[in-house]
Order: sequence, then C-alpha cells, then structure tokens
Amino acid sequence: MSLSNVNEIILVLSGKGGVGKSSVTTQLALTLSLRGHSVGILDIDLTGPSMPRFLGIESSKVKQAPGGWLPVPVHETKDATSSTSDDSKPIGSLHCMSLGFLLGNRNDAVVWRGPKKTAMVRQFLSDVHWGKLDYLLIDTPPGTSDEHISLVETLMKNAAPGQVSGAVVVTTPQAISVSDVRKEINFCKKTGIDILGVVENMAGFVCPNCAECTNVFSKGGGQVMAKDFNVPFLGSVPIDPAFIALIEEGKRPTYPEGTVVAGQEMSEQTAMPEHDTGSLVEKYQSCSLFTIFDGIVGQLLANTRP
Ligand SMILES: Nc1ncnc2c1ncn2[C@@H]1O[C@H](COP(=O)(O)OP(=O)(O)OP(=O)(O)O)[C@@H](O)[C@H]1O
Ligand code: SF4
Repeated sequence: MSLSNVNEIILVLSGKGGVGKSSVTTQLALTLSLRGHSVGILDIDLTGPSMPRFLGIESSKVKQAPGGWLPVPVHETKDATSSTSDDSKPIGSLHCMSLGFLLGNRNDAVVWRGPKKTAMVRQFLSDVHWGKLDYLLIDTPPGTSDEHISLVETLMKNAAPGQVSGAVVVTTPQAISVSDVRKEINFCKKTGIDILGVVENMAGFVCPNCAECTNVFSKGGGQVMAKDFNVPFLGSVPIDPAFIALIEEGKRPTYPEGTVVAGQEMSEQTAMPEHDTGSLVEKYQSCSLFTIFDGIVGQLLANTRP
C-alpha cells in the first residue's frame, strides 16, 4: 500500500456539512507544515471535493507515475522566510490528492453509486505515491457515508498497527446539541477509531475593523460536549473574514495597526503590505487563526503517539 512511508494518519470528520471541516483540515495541514512536518492531504469527499480550491491549486493536474498518481505539491520544504520567532524551523512540505484534480470540469457533478465510491476510496489509499510523510490528513465527507465505511475497512485491513492515530471531529456551536455529532462519535467508537479531539469552529467572529473576537454564540458549548462524550477538546475557532479572503482571493491576512497577530504587533507596513507576495503557507502565518491552530495542533500532537 502507498501509505507505507506515512508515519501517522489522522481523519477529519464532521456530523454535518458546512461546519468548516475542509477549512480545519487546511489549517491543521498548514500549521503542521509551519512546524516543519511533511504533510499530505487526501480529500475523499467525492461529491464535493473542495481541497484543491482551499489550497489554491484548482488548475493543477495530477501526474501519473508507474502504478499510481503523484499528489499535487502545494509547497515543498523550504527555509522559513517570514517567521516571527527566532527558533523558526524550515517549513515542511505539503501535498494533496483529490478527485477534484481528476474531473474535467470543476463544476462536474459526481453522481456515483456506493460500489464506485468504494472503489475510488480504495484506489486513493493504494495508488497515491506519497513518499515519506510525517502526517496524512484525510478529509472525509460529512456524516457517515459509503466513503467512511470503505475508508475505515481499508485502513483497518492495510494500515500498520498504530499508523492510524485517530480522528478530529469538527462541529459548530449550533451543531453541538444535534445528534449528528453523537452519530460521528459513535461511528468512531464502533469502528475502533480513537477520537483525538473535538474542534468547535465558527465559535465567534473576528472584527475586520479592530481584530477583536466577539463570541456571537454562547461560549464553552464545545468543551461541555467533549466532557459529556469523554473526548478531548482541542479548541474553539472564530470566523475570521481575513481567512476567507486568503482562501478566496489569495490575499495576505491584514489587521488594523497595533493588533497583535501570531505574536507580532501589526505595524503600518505589516497591516498593509505593499507587495502581497508569498505562498499560501507564508501568508497564513500572519492570519489570526494560525495562533489558534498552533495551540490546537500542540494539543493534537500531545494526543497522538509520540
Ligand atoms: N473559522 C472560519 N473563518 C472564516 N471562514 C470559515 C471558517 N470556517 C469555515 N469557513 C468558511 O466557511 C465555508 C464552509 O467551510 P468548509 O467548506 O470548510 O465546510 P465543510 O464542513 O468542509 O463543508 P462540506 O460539508 O461542503 O465539506 C468556506 O467558505 C470556508 O472558507
Ligand atoms: S469590535 Fe469594535 S471595531 Fe469591531 S465592530 Fe465592534 S465596536 Fe466596531
């Protein structure tokens, strides 16, 4: 299996659609990569493959290698150029494989029956040449579908003991009381997948005028829910319009002068950079959500094997 050089596999799950599972996968991957790790993202959301868009590589094509596919590079390993800390590590590589790269037209609808989806998931797990990876994040469709069942069956049969670290469950404050989250957690328990933690997304709003974070919904629901289910809570993530601008328009996140973002005070220059250059991962370093995800990744790694 092409996963033999992958050190750890982490699934990203959500009970319902639109809670930000793909955006959490993207940010986990960028943060792990900013910590110097080599990372892969496998997008098995076959009916709505959004990872190519999130990573700004929509027009990329997958190259064929003998016996399989080469995942698309988002960035290769390189020295950290714009890191704010003195002990900055090189940025690790990031590669992605998604059905989105194989569709002729990004608006093509994928209307497949279960057996075809199962075959595609198996092929993704066996025929992608990842090379050496520290972490492979698998972005799954919402709910518990045919893709999930074939994913777990194939992983259980083929992954080395301990290679699948577990799952991160993404929810929103509104979805917390809904039975979808319960179903997702039960699915993990039944299939023997450890829950590494819950991320509560869209739990507040970062004001574009002053970068103040306001908790639009009551705070702490995610933490209470995690406690009820006896699973770790990894953190709350607010909505940041600067993150949307980064994904949608490739714009470096900017905040008002004087705001402290990722440990760096925004000066007039950093708040309004003259030249908006740099790769996605370099731009992400100045997003307020990076500080939050750095904490989430710290917790996550503490919950995976050493
Ligand atoms: N914390 C956030 N701040 C700003 N925008 C966000 C945040 N989380 C998600 N979004 C935006 O919300 C939209 C939906 O998020 P996303 O596609 O990640 O959800 P999903 O759960 O993966 O959806 P699907 O069920 O379609 O796979 C995207 O446009 C994304 O950019
Ligand atoms: S947080 Fe401050 S700047 Fe932002 S809308 Fe509210 S009052 Fe205005």
